[in-house]
Amino acid sequence: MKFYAAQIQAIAEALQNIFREGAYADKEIARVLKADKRRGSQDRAFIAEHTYGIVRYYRLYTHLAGGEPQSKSDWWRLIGIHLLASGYTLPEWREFAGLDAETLGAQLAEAREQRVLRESIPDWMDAVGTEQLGEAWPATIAALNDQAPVVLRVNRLQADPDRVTRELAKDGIKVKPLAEDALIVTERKNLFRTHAFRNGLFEVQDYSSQQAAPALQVEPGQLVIDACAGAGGKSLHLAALMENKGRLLSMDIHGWKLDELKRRARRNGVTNLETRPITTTKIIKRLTGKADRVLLDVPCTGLGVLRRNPDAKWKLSPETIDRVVAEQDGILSSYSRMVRPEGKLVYATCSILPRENSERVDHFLNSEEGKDWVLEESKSFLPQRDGYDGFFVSRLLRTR
Ligand SMILES: C[S@@+](CC[C@H](N)C(=O)[O-])C[C@H]1O[C@@H](n2cnc3c(N)ncnc32)[C@H](O)[C@@H]1O
Repeated sequence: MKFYAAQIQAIAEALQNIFREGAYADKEIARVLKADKRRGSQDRAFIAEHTYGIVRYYRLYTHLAGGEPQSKSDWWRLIGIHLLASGYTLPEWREFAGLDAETLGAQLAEAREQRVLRESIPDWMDAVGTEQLGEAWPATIAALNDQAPVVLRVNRLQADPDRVTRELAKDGIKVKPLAEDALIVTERKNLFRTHAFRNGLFEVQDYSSQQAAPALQVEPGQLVIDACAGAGGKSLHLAALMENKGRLLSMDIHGWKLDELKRRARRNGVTNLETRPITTTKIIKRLTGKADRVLLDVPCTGLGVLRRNPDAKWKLSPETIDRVVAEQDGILSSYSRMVRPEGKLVYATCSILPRENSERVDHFLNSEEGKDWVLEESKSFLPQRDGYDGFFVSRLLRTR
């Protein structure tokens, strides 16, 4: 394989912004790719893949490099280590001088004896994972370093799985049925440029995340609230399950995310959705006892989706966990009031930690606010066991 200095420079620039300026990997990669429109698709894929690869194994590679990069040449060297460790032959460039496959192979084998280096995670994360997941932790963190499968959710408002399969085949994209509404992509290509995507026939949504909306057991005609809707992955699914009938209120504290949701709703042919930014607590109070169903897809550490967002390894801290847990308790206790008696609520996270999942539900049920609630069903999804993102879904019933 022939390398180009411009590719390596683009990766180095993205990495510096991610690690030194706190940029999010996905946004930074998108920015770097957009900055030079002349790049071909292979070049773009190379930059994205290897930037993510180095973010994922940053601790391992900086260990092999003997410290964190300080200068431009250190970043190039780090990229060289990654490429060599990934089986590439390096060009004879001055920046890669002194890197050889044999020496690196021996160093890698030794480093990989230690889990924190092999899986490339901070010590505190390994301690939390061990404490929270016990024997399941080593396999969980190993699976969270794998490449995530690409799963589609067929938008039943506008298509069925056969039609999506046929339409994508026209663009050279192959998919296989996974479950009723889910298709798995067997060959990676740019899905977002396809006619099928632009016409709202499907959304890209991990299979675990596709479990949240059905768990709420919505029916056409109900008043359903998605209270942490964000850009609306689950709202769109709820609207499809409601067959566009009834009222779907999508709320979030960030109005700009709801703007994106409106755009997606139009593409998806959703007509029963209304967005409402949560600007004061009154917005919630006014809805007390009104909703048939409430979805709480709460903010979380995202430890279940490290495959997609590996930079969370370096951005999270034990303090972040304490902060999100407090937010999760606050949201559960105040937003649950919007559910009418005999109505239902789903609490969901993309975390693998019981502390953010079952323990929050138990905490709520044992609190004053939770006294009229019972647990109907909880499910945890683990990447190594179930094959998709780490996720948690719990359905509660309000008894009176
Ligand atoms: C896990 S994300 C939601 C993802 C979204 N449901 C989806 O399927 O695409 C959590 C969302 O909660 C929002 N959020 C954070 N604190 C909130 C609060 N106090 N009330 C409502 N939404 C909140 C965040 O802005 C974020 O969009």
